[in-house]
Amino acid sequence: MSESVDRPATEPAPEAGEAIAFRPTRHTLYQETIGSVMHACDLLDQPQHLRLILAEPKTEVMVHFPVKMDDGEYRLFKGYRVQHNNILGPFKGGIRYHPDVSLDHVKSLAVLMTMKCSLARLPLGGAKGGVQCDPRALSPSEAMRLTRRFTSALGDNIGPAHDIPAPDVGTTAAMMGWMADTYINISDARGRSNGQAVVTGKPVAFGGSAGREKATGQGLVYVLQQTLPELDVDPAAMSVSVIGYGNVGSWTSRILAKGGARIEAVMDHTGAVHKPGGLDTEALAQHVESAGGVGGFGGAEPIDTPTFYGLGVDVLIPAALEQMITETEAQHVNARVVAEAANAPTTPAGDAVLAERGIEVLPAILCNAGGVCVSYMEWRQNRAAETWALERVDRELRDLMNAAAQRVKLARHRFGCDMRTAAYVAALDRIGDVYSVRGIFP
Ligand SMILES: NC(=O)C1=CN([C@@H]2O[C@H](COP(=O)(O)OP(=O)(O)OC[C@H]3O[C@@H](n4cnc5c(N)ncnc54)[C@H](O)[C@@H]3O)[C@@H](O)[C@H]2O)C=CC1
Ligand SMILES: O=C(O)CCC(=O)C(=O)O
Repeated sequence: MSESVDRPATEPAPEAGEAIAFRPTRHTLYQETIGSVMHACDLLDQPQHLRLILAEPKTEVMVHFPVKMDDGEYRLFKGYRVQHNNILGPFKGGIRYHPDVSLDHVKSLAVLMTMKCSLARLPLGGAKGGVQCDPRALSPSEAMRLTRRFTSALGDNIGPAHDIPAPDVGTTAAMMGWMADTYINISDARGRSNGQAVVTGKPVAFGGSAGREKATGQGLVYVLQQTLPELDVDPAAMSVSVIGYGNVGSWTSRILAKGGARIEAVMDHTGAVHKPGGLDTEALAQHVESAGGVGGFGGAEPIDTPTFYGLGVDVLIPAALEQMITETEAQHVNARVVAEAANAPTTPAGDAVLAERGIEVLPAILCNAGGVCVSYMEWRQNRAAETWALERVDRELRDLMNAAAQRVKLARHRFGCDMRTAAYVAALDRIGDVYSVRGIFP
């Protein structure tokens, strides 16, 4: 099942020891992501063999599997699991259900997981998976059958000590529960007590952790509390606009609003809404739950996309998909800080425009590490057959996020670079050290 695909015939894989050329004219997400990693390798003067090993994932799994739909017809789906690096521990990363899921994106997101886990000093590596499908068009029973068939197709490519999936865009706690249940029933985890540790982000009733659902938003709030005061922004009195009101966007908004921030505008795939003085974030979450998006929310005015980006706010939080802030959007952003809750929401060209305009970017591998930090806690609870109180989870999350933010600030100070580069440097430093002490490249 494992195979390496999608490399154009004109571009052969690098030979061992061969210098890797990254062409600035190519703008696939993978090229952009790996470009940031290689830039950090340059700053740290990392050896060529480390660059080579990080330049491509260890394993790329692609599966096709049939699912019986509610009308009795079968449809064939394509799914991926990309395992980028496991020098720090078992592969870890979410599963995405979205029509645009592609190998290029899953590979990029797997690299980000390697960097994120390392920055947070978790004993975990990086992976990501996904299925090309529209989860909004699936009935609950179709979603269950698809999730179970995908899990069966992945087989032993996942496992509690090998590769541990979690939720991402378009997937839910219920789906993670179905994944864990299917894995337990098809693998030799059957009958063992800790088989449920194969997946995190499960429902609490089936080994999920208190605090995992809100974890990514909560983690971002801790990062903002650590970083914004130094940028002269008060998290308890700031104005915010948010892209995406799913798990990450809505939890971030609700926690920030409780702390005194004003969520002035939210945009998602159904439109954008604006309320000067701050939206009712709980009412908006209820509206999204029933209507499927923020469009049509009665408690605010509809606005168009250029107006959304042009709103003057302290912080813009992209919490939707990749590559949304290109040089075009970046020209219109009217915020002092962009805090990347989504993975890779800003393109390198967008980044350059924001930097030119003096807008600070807090990078995704720091901002959204809260999700995997609480996943790590869930995994530990499952393996030890323990259940932790929310207070413990929140306390450990705050400590992990504060320490990660500190590492980024130190790296920034040391190299005089932007926050994104600093975050990659702080992450790579650890990976380089571990390769070195394990004696893998004497
Ligand atoms: N769920 C988690 O624990 C974690 C998620 N992330 C990242 O956070 C981001 C959001 O993930 P979730 O909230 O889990 O996904 P979700 O599926 O719960 O929500 C996705 C949101 O994106 C919006 N969206 C989709 N297309 C859009 C478009 N063209 N314009 C504006 N909005 C659009 C949707 O309307 C929805 O509000 C992703 O980048 C994901 O990789 C990162 C770390 C952990
Ligand atoms: O919780 C996890 O294991 C991974 C979350 C994730 O996919 C991400 O951080 O992008």
